[in-house]
Amino acid sequence: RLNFCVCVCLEGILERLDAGEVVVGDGGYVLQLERRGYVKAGHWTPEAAVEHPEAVRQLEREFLRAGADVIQTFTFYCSEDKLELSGNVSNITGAQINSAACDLAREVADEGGALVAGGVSQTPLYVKKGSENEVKAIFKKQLDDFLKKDIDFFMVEYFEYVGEAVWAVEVMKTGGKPVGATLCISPDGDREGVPPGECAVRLVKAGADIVGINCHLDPLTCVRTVKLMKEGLEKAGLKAHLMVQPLGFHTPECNIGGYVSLPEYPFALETRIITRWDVHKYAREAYNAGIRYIGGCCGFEPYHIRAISEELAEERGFLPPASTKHSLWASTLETHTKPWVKARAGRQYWENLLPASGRPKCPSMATPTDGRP
Ligand SMILES: N[C@@H](CCSCCCCC(=O)O)C(=O)O
Ligand SMILES: [Zn+2]
Repeated sequence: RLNFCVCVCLEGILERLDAGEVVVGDGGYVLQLERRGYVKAGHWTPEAAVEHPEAVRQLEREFLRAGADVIQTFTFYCSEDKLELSGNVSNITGAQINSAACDLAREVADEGGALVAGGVSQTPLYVKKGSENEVKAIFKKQLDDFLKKDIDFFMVEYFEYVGEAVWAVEVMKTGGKPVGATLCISPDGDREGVPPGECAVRLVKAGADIVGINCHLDPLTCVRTVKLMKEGLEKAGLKAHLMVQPLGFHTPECNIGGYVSLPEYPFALETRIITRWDVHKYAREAYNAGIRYIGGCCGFEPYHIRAISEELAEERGFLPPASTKHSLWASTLETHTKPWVKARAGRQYWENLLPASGRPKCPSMATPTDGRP
């Protein structure tokens, strides 16, 4: 019999992972907050941390309630060059966003014994051929803002070029805290064709304590890429913890360009949203692959994070608070008034269901355009 509780652990991220604990990550922020009316699509900048802290706090609380052990700061795409390019905010600085986002994540994490990860992400300058010093200066600016706050570890996320991610890791490592690094690449490698195993080796040599994949592709494809990273580390005799925070969308036809390459991106992805039952399969697959930091990215909503917590409840030894309003494998339907709904109570039914999309005349797959010939 499992109890409902928030895991009030006192250890840091590496102590938890070293102990073999499962760390449940949070889900996607910018896409979800865009749907809620707080983020402008296209440049996806996080000024809402200053303009609408209540909206960011609410979503962070929902992820915590769903079992997240880590709350990432709402600082994605908060580099000065990205903020300038976006044109969304002229009167709010990156420093103000970083500061507000760190306070929000700390406030919510402390409500449930979770950790705070200060996050940096790819910059427009890198693809414009900025020099190593120029690009590193951007990450340093964010690091300096984070060091003024109570952050548990750093996250380097959403990098398509391992070269830029290595620069980010090298800078964040000077902050004296653990660093996690996730690339948004495919099993074929990064944007320049560097294979996942080699990417992992370079990230660990740069100082990353945790390596993996986030965003761009569906959960099972991301797990496959992390397995290739793991093989590369083993071949090189290197050790690191593994993490994965995939898309909450099905993207069977995509490769390195990920969901951004789909004709449906970003405003017609709804038919591709994964179900909570897809998440059960993903979480188990990730766990069996030896990955212990398991979360989500764009498209992953709190109920998806709850599904990770429920699939791994035995391993964690508890259920999240949000499971007080859920029943494992739809057993709650047993009390439904309609017999035909009642008949859908149970694992067998949902685990084997092949859900229809409800869109006659619509294709099941599209033709991606990801900048490659
Ligand atoms: N931790 C972040 C990751 C966002 S990944 C967003 C990808 C944007 C793609 C684009 O630039 O079009 C979040 O949850 O918002
Ligand atoms: Zn994402």
